[in-house]
Formats: sequence, structure tokens, C-alpha cells
Amino acid sequence: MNQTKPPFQALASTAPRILVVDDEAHIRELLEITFIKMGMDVDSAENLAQAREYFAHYSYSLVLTDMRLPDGLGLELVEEVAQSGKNTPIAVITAFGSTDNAVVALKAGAFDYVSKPVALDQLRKLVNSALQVSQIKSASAQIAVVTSKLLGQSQAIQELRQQIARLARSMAPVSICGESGSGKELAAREIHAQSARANKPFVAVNCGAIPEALMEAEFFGYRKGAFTGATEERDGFFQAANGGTLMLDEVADLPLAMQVKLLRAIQERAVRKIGATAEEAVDVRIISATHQNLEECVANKRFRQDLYYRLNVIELKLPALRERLDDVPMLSAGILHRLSGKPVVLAPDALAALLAYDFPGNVRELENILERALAFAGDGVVELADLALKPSKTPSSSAATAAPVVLDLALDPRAEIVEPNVERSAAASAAPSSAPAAPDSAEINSTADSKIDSGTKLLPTLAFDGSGDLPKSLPAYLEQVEREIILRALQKTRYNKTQAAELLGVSFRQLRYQIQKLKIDEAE
Ligand SMILES: Nc1ncnc2c1ncn2[C@@H]1O[C@H](COP(=O)(O)OP(=O)(O)OP(=O)(O)O)[C@@H](O)[C@H]1O
Repeated sequence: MNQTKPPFQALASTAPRILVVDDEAHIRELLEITFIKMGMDVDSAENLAQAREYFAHYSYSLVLTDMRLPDGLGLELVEEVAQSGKNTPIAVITAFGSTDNAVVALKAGAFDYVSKPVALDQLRKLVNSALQVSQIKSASAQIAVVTSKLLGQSQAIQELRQQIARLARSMAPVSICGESGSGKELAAREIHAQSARANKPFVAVNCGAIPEALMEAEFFGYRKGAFTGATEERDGFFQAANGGTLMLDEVADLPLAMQVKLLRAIQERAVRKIGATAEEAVDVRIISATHQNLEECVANKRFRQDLYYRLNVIELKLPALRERLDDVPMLSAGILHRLSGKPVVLAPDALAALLAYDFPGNVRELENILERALAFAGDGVVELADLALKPSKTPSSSAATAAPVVLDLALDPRAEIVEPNVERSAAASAAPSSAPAAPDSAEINSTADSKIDSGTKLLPTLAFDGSGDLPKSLPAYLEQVEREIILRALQKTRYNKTQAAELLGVSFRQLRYQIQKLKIDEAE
């Protein structure tokens, strides 16, 4: 405990050093003892002025400050430390129940917070994360540039990569917005991969894909015997992501009742399994994403303001591809290389056509276009016609023999990126078999085995009968086939997209993308 020693002497110790700022002597003492037991050196300050002096003289692995101090607010220190350029993680101690303060501090640059009364195990976790952050902090900016999977050299993407590297050092919830296919999930994965949580799970949950009746079980888990069919205890998404990151994709699709439960879990950092009496602590960083305007959802009362406030601590905006078309050459080269595994080039007029396109489906659409083009391209060159960007172009007859329906869906490059032991997407895991059944599951089970017939069977219902003349436009024809099949699957599943996707053998995201792309009105 160094408060009585003459300050600012040269340091002999190489142990991590922590600065505790609190005006209450007994709290300082408790914290000092805890940190010393953890093998750290501790300096204590009882007000802002002292804290500033310490911070100016020493390098710290963590600063931990109370919010209310005799000569000012802990928030001022948060801002000063965050802007000091020293990359020191700072965390705040908030009064019990004062989560608003925590949000304000996180927004100002705090790395994390603990609430009074301070739980020692939470404190230890916080310190361990801070130490890891300090260790990786200098390397992380370089890692971001060298190993980022977010391709592109545009100003917007460079800034995005820098923002991600900064966000990776904090625990603050991040809300990612951007059009469909613009890279929101990829960005979330990067934040996780560059954070101190990288070796813990990243769990992506598609909130729009979980039947409402199963949500609580999916998010929080359940105890054996909690309801009929709960034959064994099961963890939910929160437990699966413990220590790591939980991505709530399409968060605007959460029903209001679930929003209340989620807010509580996030605030308390604890969840209660269905059928359990006690809560269990969970240490999860939340990243949410949506392509909808959350503020509008709040204004329309479809999204709770308090949850919005809690999730939207830091906002990350993904630019649409049409706003950064200068990234198209690099993205195309990267995607073609990934898909074909050998050198493939874009003919100059093909590249020019892509540069003139506005990509309503963003990078995912570019991937789709290139994947389809690769199927047509020969000799390692993708020609303009292979892109099939303009429906008026007459396709070659050899292309017309390709199996049409399978083509667009099966070749979709967005097959879920499954990383070993980290992924548990809601769409993929669907309902726990033993959890309460979705209202229409009985009907689905009866059809689940019989996948929709292959495209050739459907052809007679379309203008082209496959026997003589070629269709006037192959892309338009294929779209029509695809639209018809998707509509049939949707009707058959009473517009349950998760089950329709299962029926068609594609992922939920793939189906949702096709529905948007083909502008399928679900009331059709
Ligand atoms: N900058 C990028 N560099 C390389 N690939 C990218 C980039 N941005 C997106 N992608 C790729 O585009 C596809 C779509 O990205 P992603 O799934 O992250 O989008 P999204 O915004 O989460 O979509 P949705 O809103 O539909 O959930 C993925 O295959 C992803 O790897």
C-alpha cells in the first residue's frame, strides 16, 4: 500500500501496477488487499488531484476509479485517461443500481465497470481482462491492419478497422448498424478476435430466427424437468458465450417480452435458467446488429428505450458497398481467390460494370455475383457476360443447361462461417428438441423430410418449357424459378423462414437474403 510512501520514486518492481481512486478509506483498503494478493503493485488516491499526479508519473496496467470524488467526477478521469494516448485501461466503480452511470462511463472510454458492493470475483475478472488488454494493446493496431478479414482500402474501411481495434480493448456493448450484407457479422467477429476474449467463444444468434416460445430457453437455458420434454439440463446462448462475445444479430426482431428479460440479464450480468431458483453469473460482451433503424423502432414502441440505451453504448456504422466502390477491385480479387483457390481475373469491362453497379445486397451480393460468374467463366477470366448483371443479356446456350434452382441458392457463398467450437447460430441450432414446441412445428415435422422438388420439375409452370426455345433471359428466368420455389416453401411452412430454409436446404441467412433480393412480398 503505497499511499504513505513518498510518491513518484523510481520503480523497482516489474509487477503490474494498478491505480485505485476512491475517497472511502475502507474501500481503498479492500481493493488494495485484493490486488496485492493478486500479485500487483497498488497506488491509491483519494481524490482527482492525487490521481492525476500518480497517472502523470507512472504507467499503469489499470486505473480503477469511483464515480463520485470530493473534487470532481470519476468521469473526468475516464476522459483524461482515455485521451492520454497511454492506452491505459480505466474502469469505474458505480453505485448500486446506477447502470446509467456505467453507460455514460463506457461511452466516455471506460473499459468496464463494477457495481457497489464490489464482488471480488467480478473484480478479479475485470483485472485479468485489463491485464490482457494492456499486453495486447500495442500489438493490436498492427494485427488489425495485417490480419483483418475486412478487405478494402477506402477511407471508410480504414477508419472502420481503426475503430474496431479501439473497440476491441473495451467491454462496452457495441451496436453495429448497416445494410444487409455490408459486413456486420464480420465486423463483430473482428472485434472479438482482436479482444482479450479471443480465445473464448463467439456466439452469433439470429434473433429473428428463434420462435418466440423458445426464446427464453434458447437464451438462458433450462433445468431438467422444467417443462415437458426437458429431459436434461441445457445451457443457453449466454452460458455458451461465457467469457466471450454474444452477438445479437437482427436485434430489432426481438419480441418486447424478451427485450425485458434480456435487459435484465445484461444489467445484472447474470441469468436464470428456466426452472432454476438461483441466478448464475455470466461474463459476456454483447454486440448487437441490425439493418433496421433502431431509433425509429424505439419511436414506434417496437423496441424498448432502456434496452436501446443499454445496447447502443458505442455505435459502429458499416458503410454500404456503393459508398465505397473503390474497394470493389480488392474485394473481387479476394473473393475470387477464396472461392476458386486459383488465380482468376476480372476482364476490364467486367470490372467496369461492377464499378458502375450499386450493390443493393452489398458485399454478399458481390460474392453471389462472382460465385455465379465463376461457374460460367472459363480459363481463369471472368468476362462481363459471366456476371449476368444485366437481365437483358442473352446467355450462352451451355449456361442454360445448368441446374437452375440449385445454382443461386447452393452456390451462395454465405454458407454459415462455422469456426470450430465457437459458433452456435440460432438458425442452425433451432429449437432444442426437448423444449416447448413452436405452434406450427407439428406440420413442419411432417414435411421436413421431403425437400422441395428440384427445379426441373417446376419448369413447366414457367414460360420456358425446356424442350425447344431458350428463355429470352436466363437470369430473369432463373429468378422466376427461384422466386416460385421460395414462395412455395414459405407457404408450406406458414411463412416461418427458419423452417422454410431448412426445407430448402439453405441457411436462414441465405433464404432471407434471397427474399430481400427477389423482393418477395411475404403476403404474395
Ligand atoms: N469488407 C469485407 N471484406 C471481405 N468480405 C466481406 C466484407 N464485408 C462483408 N464481407 C463478406 O460479405 C458477406 C456478408 O457479410 P456479413 O454476413 O458480415 O453481413 P451482415 O451485414 O451481417 O449481413 P446481414 O445483415 O444479412 O446479417 C460475408 O460472407 C462476409 O464475409
